[in-house]
Amino acid sequence: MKIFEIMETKDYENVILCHDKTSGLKAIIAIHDTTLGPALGGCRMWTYDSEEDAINDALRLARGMTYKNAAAGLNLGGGKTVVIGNPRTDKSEALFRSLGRYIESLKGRYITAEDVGTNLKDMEYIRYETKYVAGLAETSGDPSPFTAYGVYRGMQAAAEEIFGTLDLRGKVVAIQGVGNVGYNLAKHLYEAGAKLIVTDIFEDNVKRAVEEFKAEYVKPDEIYGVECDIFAPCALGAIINDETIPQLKCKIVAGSANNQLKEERHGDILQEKGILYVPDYIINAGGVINVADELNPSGYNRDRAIRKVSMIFDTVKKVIQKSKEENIPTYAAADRVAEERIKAIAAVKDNYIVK
Ligand SMILES: NC(=O)C1=CN([C@@H]2O[C@H](COP(=O)(O)OP(=O)(O)OC[C@H]3O[C@@H](n4cnc5c(N)ncnc54)[C@H](O)[C@@H]3O)[C@@H](O)[C@H]2O)C=CC1
Ligand SMILES: O=C(O)CCC(=O)C(=O)O
Repeated sequence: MKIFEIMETKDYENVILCHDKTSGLKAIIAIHDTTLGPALGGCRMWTYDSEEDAINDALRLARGMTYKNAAAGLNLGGGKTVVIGNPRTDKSEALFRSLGRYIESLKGRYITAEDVGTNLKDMEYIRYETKYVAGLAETSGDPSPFTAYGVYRGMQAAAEEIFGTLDLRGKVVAIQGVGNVGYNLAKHLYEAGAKLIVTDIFEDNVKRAVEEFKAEYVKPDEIYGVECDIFAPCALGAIINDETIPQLKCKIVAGSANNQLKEERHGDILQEKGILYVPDYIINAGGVINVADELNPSGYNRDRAIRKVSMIFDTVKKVIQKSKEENIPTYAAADRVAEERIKAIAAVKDNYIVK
């Protein structure tokens, strides 16, 4: 892997490899861009096929956070941590405290939070070693319900565009992954009268959605081909690709998963097929908007955070509008929204030096 070449072409600031023999920690902290402020992005724990896969995931996710935070109007840059290991069997207090010490050593350039495979308890262990961790139980808490609410609002915006109404009653939504976000999203959709088709690799997660929301279940590899109005990827990334696109029968792709497009060209193909793709980092910003509220000088305010998350509706509309006006796919329109803000603020910061 040509790490410095990747860092140069995609403008990464730092990639930190963290290793601790006693706790077994093997982690990567990637800091992409801190033009707007300290890098904020969650900590993912996952079993990767190779160390290269883990580093690639950290890099892609960190860059996604730069764009997500910029487009959401936050004064934050982008970063992410990836811990290599099985989140169901390899966790320990020592492992997360060890990671916390690495984060502390960065002195605030990077702030962590939950992501796939990590939870409030893990964040508490990190907090023993550093204050640069958000999303703790006593402050903003688990970001997943906020992410789910943001996805729901973004879906409404997309539905208004495609179906002429933001009412999701009777619409069929296929959810891939009913974990923390997928479960909470399913709840909003069920309450709004949508019909749900779900899948997951964990049986307990499927059972919960089927029992609580009368969802229909399909096997993991069948979810792409189901007849539905909206396909909501809420598991892992790169699931919009050459194999899955020909199977899709939906009119909208809108879900929480980060890095849904395997490659940018897959966003072009969706557009050619007449499927509206709601860019992942626009629609899934609810969690980070919520945790970022903790950094407010007056402290965390839940109502304010919910109000801001709700505005994902408007951001999705803005991106769709830009895509139409500039005749570009939605993923490219989202990138322009983020890049224009970073460029404008970088110019302001160059204006004069504050001593
Ligand atoms: N938790 C949050 O607030 C945020 C999450 N995201 C993204 O949303 C996605 C979901 O996050 P969480 O719900 O927190 O994670 P989670 O780990 O709680 O849920 C993911 C679910 O997907 C399932 N899954 C994994 N691979 C699958 C496959 N091939 N087919 C079907 N199901 C599969 C897992 O079994 C799990 O139940 C991730 O991509 C994450 O990065 C993005 C922004 C914030
Ligand atoms: O929501 C979080 O916990 C932090 C933000 C993040 O990692 C994400 O949005 O992917």
